[in-house]
Amino acid sequence: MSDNSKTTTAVADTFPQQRDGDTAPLLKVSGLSKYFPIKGGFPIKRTVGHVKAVDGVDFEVYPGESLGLVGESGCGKSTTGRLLTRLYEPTQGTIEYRGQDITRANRRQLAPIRSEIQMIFQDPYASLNPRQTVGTIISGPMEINGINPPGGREKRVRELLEIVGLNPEHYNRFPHEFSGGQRQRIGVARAVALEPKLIVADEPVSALDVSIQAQVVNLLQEVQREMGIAFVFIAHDLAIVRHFSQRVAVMYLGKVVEIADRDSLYNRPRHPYTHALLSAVPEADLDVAKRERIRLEGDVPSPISPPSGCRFRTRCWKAQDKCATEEPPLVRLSGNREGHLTACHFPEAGTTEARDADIVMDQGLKALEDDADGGAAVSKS
Ligand SMILES: Nc1ncnc2c1ncn2[C@@H]1O[C@H](COP(=O)(O)OP(=O)(O)OP(=O)(O)O)[C@@H](O)[C@H]1O
Repeated sequence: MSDNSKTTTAVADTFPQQRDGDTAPLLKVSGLSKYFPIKGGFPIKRTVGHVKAVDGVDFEVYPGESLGLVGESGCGKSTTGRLLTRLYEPTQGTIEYRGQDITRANRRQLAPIRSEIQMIFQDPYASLNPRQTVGTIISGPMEINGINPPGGREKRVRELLEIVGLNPEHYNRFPHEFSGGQRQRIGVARAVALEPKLIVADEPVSALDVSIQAQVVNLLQEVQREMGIAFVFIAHDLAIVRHFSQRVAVMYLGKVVEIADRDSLYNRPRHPYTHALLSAVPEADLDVAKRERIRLEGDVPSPISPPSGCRFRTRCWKAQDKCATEEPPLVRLSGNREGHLTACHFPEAGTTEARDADIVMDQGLKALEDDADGGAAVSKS
């Protein structure tokens, strides 16, 4: 397990098709929403609005699989992750874990499940207590849950250190004595200490050096395969989850706009936003020779008052009147595989090959590129 020199190998692409039709989801969320109140007024503060961070998402996570959750900053990915682990209380919707509704479960009711759902955070510096030794940090979940493994907690911690590629002799060291990548390994050891069924990993490698990222992704992949742990892997771009997730959900402004098995999502995406995100993935990470080029204009609109109808319409090159008035449902479009769902009134063709002309939504960026390569890009917007 500790050999990090291996290159990232793709997990079987066939995973979703191989899944037995009778397999029950480990986790099922329906209509999940989280609205953060905005307080205003003086002297008495009142709720004057809401940040609709997550606004009605539905998806399932199956045992042992990895579901990637992707979207730009502010789309609601972290909030979704925190809802799944019940760090946040949902405003609406339901979360079912192994068929049991845990949406409103209290501390006592959650106790048996707590150890089965773990989280790995983005920032390995902030998520480890600097005053605790590695031994104390990793054995923390065992202590909280009153678990005494055979041979004792210390023995188990040393085994875990070895599993994540760290020296078991470093049991008594403090987090500051480790590098960023090593600290994230400590976070992984803590998350797997209780052999969970599901890990929500919130941008687990984005704070790390690029050279270290692949090593940590490899480690997570080994953990997923060898321990059979399901993952919800949150990332802001499609490059990292490509190597890790058998299914990918694309989020935009609090909604899932497309969800599919990896092959469909990367090779036959239908939602314009997925096309735009894929266009930003470095060529080397994709198999196609000549790909379309799309540059998105501006930032994600405010989740306080999202656009009516389709939320992506204000940045979409295909938007028409209908997009402003009718919210597109997340459905299977004709020609798409089972489980490939898209929320779009005017979906793109299911290909990522280059178009006759690039779509360049950002004029500033276009001008820079024109300067750089003698005006090769053609604006369509
Ligand atoms: N505790 C909070 N109170 C108020 N608003 C919040 C809170 N947490 C998140 N938000 C807002 O909810 C929206 C979604 O945030 P979230 O962190 O879930 O997005 P994200 O896709 O994970 O982005 P990032 O990659 O930047 O973390 C953002 O507009 C954010 O400002």
